[in-house]
Amino acid sequence: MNTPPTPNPTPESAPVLDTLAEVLKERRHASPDNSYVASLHHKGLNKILEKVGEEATETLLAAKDAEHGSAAQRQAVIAETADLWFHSLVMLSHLELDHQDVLNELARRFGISGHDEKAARTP
Ligand SMILES: N=c1c2ncn([C@@H]3O[C@H](COP(=O)(O)OP(=O)(O)OP(=O)(O)O)[C@@H](O)[C@H]3O)c2ncn1[C@@H]1O[C@H](COP(=O)(O)O)[C@@H](O)[C@H]1O
Repeated sequence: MNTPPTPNPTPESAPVLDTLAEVLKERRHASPDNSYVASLHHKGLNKILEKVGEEATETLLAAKDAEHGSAAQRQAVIAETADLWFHSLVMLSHLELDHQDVLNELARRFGISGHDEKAARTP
């Protein structure tokens, strides 16, 4: 059975991510004592990557519990995913990469089946 067509992407904007990215940019050179974001940059890329890995692990553990779990366990997946997205945005900011480019890449993939894309890869 064919899957329904993917809708065209809406204009590339995610206001919450845009605002958060602005805050992260502004905090990059703030005092580490006053800003958690600044403290991560101050500790360097390895610390940021450690946090991304930690939050990814916490997300998958929460998701395992949520599959047959309570409303609270399902809500925990939301919180852990927010932590993961937040730390991923800090990573992009540290590398001076633009979160909008990630959104653009997802938009570019609209309508391209993952199966078709994989089959088209050169060996
Ligand atoms: N969205 C977030 C956000 N999500 C999670 N966190 C923090 O991420 C940390 C992760 O929690 P953990 O328990 O895993 O970390 P930890 O054990 O305290 O840290 P480690 O000892 O492992 O280093 C906590 O300190 C959370 O408060 C966030 N900190 C900041 N923001 C946003 O960033 C903005 C700027 O924050 P500051 O730089 O602190 O002003 C805030 O206004 C928010 O909008």
